[in-house]
Amino acid sequence: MKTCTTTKQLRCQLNREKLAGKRVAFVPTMGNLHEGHLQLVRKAKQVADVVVVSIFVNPLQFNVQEDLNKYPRTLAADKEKLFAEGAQYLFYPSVDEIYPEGMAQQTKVSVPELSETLCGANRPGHFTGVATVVAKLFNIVQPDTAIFGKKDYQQLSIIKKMVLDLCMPIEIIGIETARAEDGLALSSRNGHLKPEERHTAPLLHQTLQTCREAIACGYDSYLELEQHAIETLKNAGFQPDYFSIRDAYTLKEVTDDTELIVIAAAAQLGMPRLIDNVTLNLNPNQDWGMLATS
Ligand SMILES: Nc1ncnc2c1ncn2[C@@H]1O[C@H](COP(=O)(O)OP(=O)(O)OP(=O)(O)O)[C@@H](O)[C@H]1O
Ligand SMILES: CC(C)(CO)[C@@H](O)C(=O)[O-]
Ligand code: BAL
Repeated sequence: MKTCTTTKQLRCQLNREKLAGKRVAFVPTMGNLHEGHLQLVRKAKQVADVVVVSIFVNPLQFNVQEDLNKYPRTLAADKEKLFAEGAQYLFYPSVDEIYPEGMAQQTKVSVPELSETLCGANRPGHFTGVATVVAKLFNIVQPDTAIFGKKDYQQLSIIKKMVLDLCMPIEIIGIETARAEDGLALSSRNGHLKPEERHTAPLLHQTLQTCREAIACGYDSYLELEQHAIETLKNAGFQPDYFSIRDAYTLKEVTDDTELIVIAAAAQLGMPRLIDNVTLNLNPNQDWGMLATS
């Protein structure tokens, strides 16, 4: 596996691969790799000849300085995992390489409607930071396909919309959330949970599942379900940010036209803020391959 730290180095390598007719898959990450990331790498290997993984902790998407400072950085272990999975290139740029003019660079990419709700409501500027860096990384790597996790459901929806709206010739693939045996969605920030918090953490997923089952059984008072879930989480020691039942495509409230629901939640537990979601197809005969969860 080759590690490139500059755009010039990476482009030089990838130009050769592309001239040889190779298909390139890209997996953007912030490092501290776990099984969830490795599933994305495995998918990338299945769909392309060359796999490029980036590790870049993007300051533009952090709205809390402490969160950025404490973000886990484990480069040596990450490299070993990527090598073992057979990734061919690691792109590991500095902040100056990506933002030569600093965070005040003029051009930003934003997808306002999808960004202002759910996680975006409490993390102002976060998704503009994500969309801007992903657009930059896409321009640097110029992949045929890019792989993202459904754990970050809103992020995946925003990237899909950005690619569509800006006519980027990149296929976006979403991968199911990798979980611990007790259901907790794997996440780099889970490492900040204290042992007793780690014990409580799976309740987030359990609460989402309970809500999903209630809707599947025909319970349609969504507000009551949301309020009950929030109370359950609060009683267990979470500080819920939101627990919302939404149309999976628009991320707006469910309407009579909604055919796929996403139930998404974010809650602080001790230091880390955990996110998770589940989906429910209201029309099981429909093929949802092209929608936000594909
Ligand atoms: N449990 C998971 N299952 C599948 N994909 C995941 C999982 N966790 C993260 N990913 C995906 O990996 C990519 C990189 O995510 P990132 O490096 O931010 O990891 P993370 O574990 O989500 O960290 P954090 O949430 O603490 O920022 C994203 O596309 C994300 O959705
Ligand atoms: C997509 C991403 C790598 C952009 O920094 C980040 O938001 C992440 O790791 O999910
Ligand atoms: N995994 C999403 C990136 C973030 O929370 O900043």
